[in-house]
Order: sequence, then C-alpha cells, then structure tokens
Amino acid sequence: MAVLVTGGAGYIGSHTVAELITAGEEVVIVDNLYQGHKDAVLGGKLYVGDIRDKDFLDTVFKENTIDAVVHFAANSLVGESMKAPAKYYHNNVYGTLCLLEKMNEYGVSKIVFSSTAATYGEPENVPILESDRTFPTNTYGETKLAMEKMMKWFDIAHNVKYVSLRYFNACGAHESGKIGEDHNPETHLIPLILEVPLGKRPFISVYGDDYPTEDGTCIRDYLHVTDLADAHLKAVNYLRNGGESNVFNLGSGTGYSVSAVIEAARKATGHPIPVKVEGRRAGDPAVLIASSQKAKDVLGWTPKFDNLEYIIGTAWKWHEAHPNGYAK
Ligand SMILES: NC(=O)c1ccc[n+]([C@@H]2O[C@H](COP(=O)([O-])OP(=O)(O)OC[C@H]3O[C@@H](n4cnc5c(N)ncnc54)[C@H](O)[C@@H]3O)[C@@H](O)[C@H]2O)c1
Ligand SMILES: O=c1ccn([C@@H]2O[C@H](COP(=O)(O)OP(=O)(O)O[C@H]3O[C@H](CO)[C@@H](O)[C@H](O)[C@H]3O)[C@@H](O)[C@H]2O)c(=O)[nH]1
Repeated sequence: MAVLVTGGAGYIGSHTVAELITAGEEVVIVDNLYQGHKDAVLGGKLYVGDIRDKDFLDTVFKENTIDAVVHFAANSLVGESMKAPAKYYHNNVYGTLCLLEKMNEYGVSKIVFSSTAATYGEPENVPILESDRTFPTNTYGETKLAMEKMMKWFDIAHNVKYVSLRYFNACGAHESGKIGEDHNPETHLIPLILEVPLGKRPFISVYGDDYPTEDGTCIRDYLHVTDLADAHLKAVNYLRNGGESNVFNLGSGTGYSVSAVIEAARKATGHPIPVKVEGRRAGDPAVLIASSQKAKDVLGWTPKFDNLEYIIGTAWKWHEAHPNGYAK
C-alpha cells in the first residue's frame, strides 16, 4: 500500500517524502513542477502532472495501490492570491475537488491536508486554538478553509476521513543538506534574509516596525520543516488506526519578531545582515502563535527543533551549497 503525496516535489512535500521513505513507506508523488523540483524528490515514484487533470489521476490511481493521500499541491502566496483569486480558487479548490472525487472513485478514504494559520485571519486570542474563529483576511486562507469544508462534506457523504494540519511558518532545511527551500519568486522571510550573506541582495526589508509588539515588528511562530513532515506521518497513522476527521495546529508555540529572526540569522551566518525598514505588507496580522497542544495530545507529536539559530543554520547549510537553488 502506498502513500500518495501531491505537491511532493515542493518544499514541505519533499521533506515529507524523505521522512515517509525513512519510515519504510512506499511513496507515490504527483507534482506539476510549477514550484516543485525533480531533484527535491529523494525517492518514491514521481508522476509529473496536474491534479486537475482527471485522466492523469486515473493513471496514478490505477497503477498504484494507494491507502492514504497527503495533499500539499496548492498555490500559497498571500499577496498573489489577493490579485489573482481565480487562480487560487481553480488550483486550490477545484484541484482538491478533482482529487477527492478520484479518491472516492478508487476507494481511498484517508487524506492529510496542508492547511494554514491564514484560515484564522486576525486572531482573537494568542496562542491560537483550533476552536477559535476562522475568518480569513486573504483569498489564499479563504480557499484553504473552503478545502477543509469540502473534506468535511466528503466525510459525511462518502466516509473519506481527513486530518487538516494548520501550519504556522515552515522554515529550515533537511539536516542532511540534500533538500531545502527553493521558491520562485521567494517571498518567505528566512530564505530572503539568507540572500544577503549570499551576496544576492544588499539588505533585508523589514515590513513595518510600528506593530503593537515589543520591538514593533511582526511576530510569527517558526517551525522546522522536518518537524512538520513528522506530523504528517503521525497524521497518516492516526487515520490508519481509525481516527476521526480532525483539525490540528502545528507550530512551535514560541513567537519570534522579524527583528529577532534577523538577529538569529546574523548569529547563524556570521554576517552583519543590514536592514531597511519599509511600510507594512498588506494583510499581515501583528502576532501569529499556535497552540499545538491538541496535536501533542492526540497525535503524540512534539517538535524536536526548538532553537531558531540552529533551525536557520540548517537552511543556511542548504542555501550556501545551492546559492541558485535546485538545477533549473
Ligand atoms: N510554507 C509555509 O510556511 C506554509 C504554511 C502553511 C501552509 N502551507 C501549505 O503547505 C503546502 C506546501 O507548501 P510549500 O511551501 O511546500 O509550497 P510549494 O509551492 O513548495 O509546494 C507545492 C507543490 O505543489 C505543486 N503543485 C501546485 N499545484 C499543483 C497542481 N495543480 N498539480 C500538481 N502539483 C501542483 C507545486 O509544483 C509544488 O511543488 C501548500 O499547500 C501551502 O499552502 C505552507
Ligand atoms: O522580506 C520580508 C519578508 C517577510 N517579512 C515579514 O516576515 C514575517 C513572515 O513573513 P513570511 O515568511 O512571508 O510568512 P507569512 O506571511 O507569515 O506566511 C507564511 O506562514 C503562513 C502561516 O503562518 C502561511 O499561511 C503562508 O503560506 C506562509 O507563507 C511577516 O511579518 C512579513 O511581513 C519581512 O519583514 N520582510
């Protein structure tokens, strides 16, 4: 029985494929390589194609015996989603619909799904609980919430069980140095900071220093990508053991300001990393910190990486060795 990983050539997907293989799982990967990289796939059987292509999905489901799906394939840039909502509804919502239809047709009844802190919008409470209000402030978060709700109705109608994992900020790279983060365009804070010591940008822009936080910069909850990957294995096994459909936050529970992240990167790289303070980025909440207590209690998940300087060091190891990312 194989685990099908959609988006498995992308950043979090490729790290999860690596963990699944280490755990002895048979893995089938589907990716259209829009953001993914063949070189990021360390094992398993890769099918290059789009989840919205139902004939393509037929081939994948016919050629493999799949017992669970881990679904990463999506577009995930907040800013872009505000300018191109149709792209986000088409790829994220329609793509998930095609996948669920085919899962149902081929009798696959377990799915672990990449959701996001962006489903909450501006939080009512910090740390955020799964039971808190979901009120997305951008199209991306809204499509992820629509995907969660679609899975709920497929469960009610067809008994397809799901685990929705609401990630906070994924970061870092595989400790082996073999795989890392390579998005085009890159918008995430840590890989952009690391472009300064790589000589690819003169400074890092700080989007706003007038937030109601101690140093005025936004606070986020940064979680190592391998800890995230591990949660997916635990979620697959939770469903295999008869677990009911469920939603879990995944974060470290610790918040770091943008300035604190830059300081940790200075220590990890030994570079002074100059800063330029700019205006706020539209749609950024001031503080996002997860309560992951439920994932700890129900899935038995505990993040192993708790030192931000070390986490950034794992990313730095990969970026230093791959200054231009994967081979294009
Ligand atoms: N990076 C984060 O901090 C973060 C936080 C919360 C949630 N997420 C979610 O986690 C998932 C993975 O994020 P990531 O940072 O690894 O992104 P990514 O872009 O690196 O990975 C997504 C992969 O899916 C593939 N893909 C996209 N649309 C596809 C389609 N229609 N058919 C087949 N393949 C397709 C892309 O080529 C890419 O390889 C996404 O769903 C994202 O919304 C990410
Ligand atoms: O050049 C930069 C880039 C980012 N930031 C700030 O750094 C913080 C983190 O930004 P980023 O790395 O872009 O992550 P988020 O916007 O927090 O979004 C990530 O984390 C969310 C969950 O918390 C996911 O939903 C998204 O998919 C994922 O991109 C934010 O305050 C940004 O304003 C800067 O100051 N300068």
